[in-house]
This record gives sequence, C-alpha cells and structure tokens, in this order.
Amino acid sequence: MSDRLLVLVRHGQSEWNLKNLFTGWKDPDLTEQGIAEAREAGRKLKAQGLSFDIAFTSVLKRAQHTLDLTLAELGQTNLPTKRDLALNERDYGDLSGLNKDDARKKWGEEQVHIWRRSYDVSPPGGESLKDTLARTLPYYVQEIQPCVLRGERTLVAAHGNSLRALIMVLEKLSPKEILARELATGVPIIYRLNADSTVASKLDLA
Ligand SMILES: O=C(O)[C@H](O)COP(=O)(O)O
Repeated sequence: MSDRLLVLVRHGQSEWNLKNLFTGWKDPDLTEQGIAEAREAGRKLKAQGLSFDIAFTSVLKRAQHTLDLTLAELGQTNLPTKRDLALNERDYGDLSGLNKDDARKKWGEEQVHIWRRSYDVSPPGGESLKDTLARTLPYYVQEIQPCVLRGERTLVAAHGNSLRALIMVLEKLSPKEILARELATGVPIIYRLNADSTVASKLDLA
C-alpha cells in the first residue's frame, strides 16, 4: 500500500512576526529564531524517518527559506519544488505593515481578532480566510492532492492563513471551529490520507 503522506509546515518566525507587523503579501525574510525553527522542523521530520518526493511552497521568501532549511536537514536539497502564489499568506490589504497592537488600539481588540481569525470577514482591502481558501483549495485539489494520492511523499511549506484554509478542509472544521485554530511557526503537521482523499491520521510535531 502506498504511503499517502502530506506534511504541512508554517514558515519559521519572520522579521515582521518579530516586530509584530501585519505581513500578508509583504516579503520579509526569517529571523535567526525563524532559521532555527526551520532547521528544527527538518530534524523533527528526520526523527520520524520521513523523506519526500516533492515539495510545494509560496512565492514569498519566508516560506521558501523555511523549505530550503528543512530540506537541508533532511539531506534533500535538490527535491523537485513547485512555487505558486496560490499558497501565499492571506493578503492583509491596508493592514499590511501596521503594528498589530496599534491596530487593536485603533479598531478595538474584537474587530482585529475578527479580521485575523474569522472565516468570512475581510480586513480592509485584503482577503478573508474564505477568499484565501478560494485560491488555495483549487491549487491543492489540482496540484498537491494528486501527488499525495499517487503516493508521492509531499511537503508543503506555507503560511499561517493559507495553511489554516487547507486545514479547514482537511479536518472538516466549521467556520466557528477555525476561529480558534492557531498555527505555530515551524511546527510540521503530518497527515496520512485515505485513497478517497480524506484524512486517515494526523500527527502534530509541536
Ligand atoms: O501575515 C501575517 O501578519 C502573519 O504571518 C499571520 O498573521 P495572523 O497571525 O494575523 O494570522
């Protein structure tokens, strides 16, 4: 039986995560801590005895750099990799570059939480999680899932909200359940899928 392996990992801490700025489609690189987290992700996957046949990432530096560092730990620096903006972070629109605490002071704790975690409320000029899902899901279904179902061991290095969108579908979470779902930086989640593409098992390497 083939191993229908799908591993998702959020990028390590970025310069703007550290500065507490809304990032979205802006393109800061990893911090020293982020680099360490990405290497640690690779070590954890190695400790699970895993290796990969294909990888997917976004067109943003922090996810690509995370992928490179993770693959280096696995000794797989030449792995075939596809980069696509479908896997980019949610576009934070007018909030991009603003400090998250300043935004809370300006618009209130609750409004900012709704913009950050709700399913269908868009931040001003940006994408809701629903909008993000509308681009990540077709890409997942057309490009990623067929690899997994063919038995190609698949690694996806992406972003908090592009991955939350995919996790919502994989784990069949409701718009209410996804509100509470947080993704730590650099923590791989290992899924194994059934032949019908539903999730057979999940292991969070936190
Ligand atoms: O784009 C960002 O600011 C972060 O990477 C994710 O933001 P969030 O924690 O507000 O979802």
